[in-house]
Amino acid sequence: MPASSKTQPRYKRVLLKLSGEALMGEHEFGIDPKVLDRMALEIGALIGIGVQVGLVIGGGNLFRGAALNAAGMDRVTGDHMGMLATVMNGLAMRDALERSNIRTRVMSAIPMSGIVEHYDRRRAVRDLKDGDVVIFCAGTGNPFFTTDSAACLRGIEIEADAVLKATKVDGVYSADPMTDPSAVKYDRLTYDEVLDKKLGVMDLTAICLARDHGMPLRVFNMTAPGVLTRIVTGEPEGTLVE
Ligand SMILES: Nc1ncnc2c1ncn2[C@@H]1O[C@H](COP(=O)(O)OP(=O)(O)O)[C@@H](O)[C@H]1O
Ligand SMILES: O=c1ccn([C@@H]2O[C@H](COP(=O)(O)OP(=O)(O)O)[C@@H](O)[C@H]2O)c(=O)[nH]1
Repeated sequence: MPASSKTQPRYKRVLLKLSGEALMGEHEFGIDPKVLDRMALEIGALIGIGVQVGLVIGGGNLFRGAALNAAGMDRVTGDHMGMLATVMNGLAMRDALERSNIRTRVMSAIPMSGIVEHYDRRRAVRDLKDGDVVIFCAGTGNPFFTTDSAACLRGIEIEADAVLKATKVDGVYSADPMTDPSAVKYDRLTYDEVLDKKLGVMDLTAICLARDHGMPLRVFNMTAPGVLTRIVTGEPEGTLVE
């Protein structure tokens, strides 16, 4: 997508976190190719204005360790399945990006020779500098973590300017807006406010990691067209936690 010559990004490098559920679109499970294509268009617009994009994708549209565990499966096995689900989502996202002529690399925290590259921070930074999208899969590579924690971890490692968390709601609210219609949206919060008020939009490990390393987080809804470009050019969107 051609970028306006007036479009001046305030972020040079971002780590975008897409939840697995965001890939489902209207479906109840799996991946909606139309959603992938729309996201590829949004990400392509960022690349077009010179923003470097790292991507962490969740797996909740396929498997979550905690849910499998609740159904009787061993938790670590369930988490391994969840991490493998993020690799499948990463492959699907790469396919959509490459069909949009956006060069893309997929790196996995768990070695998977012949399918994706193994995660290598220095290589990832080189690829980002070359203008490739780098998709970080398999979360942190460890059970009992989430892909939100993986997003903060990778964001800190690659020295992103911000972690952008795309989700179903349009920011952080005083309570879960999916269940409490009286919840009020915040424009800005500190990490400690999120922790003290127990605002459940991201897990505590992820928030603590971001706080300890001063990584700004922006929580926003990905369904509005042009939202990523608005965020990187500094327009108010969603909730900023810093
Ligand atoms: N205080 C809150 N503000 C915003 N969203 C919240 C809050 N508490 C809980 N949530 C929930 O957190 C979800 C965002 O997390 P996300 O990781 O995208 O979903 P999931 O955990 O289902 O994969 C939202 O869809 C929302 O329902
Ligand atoms: O570092 C990680 C990241 C993810 N997971 C597993 O992968 C699943 C999918 O990730 P997540 O729930 O974070 O996906 P999202 O909610 O973003 O779709 C999780 O439920 C965990 O079972 C894990 O074990 N370690």
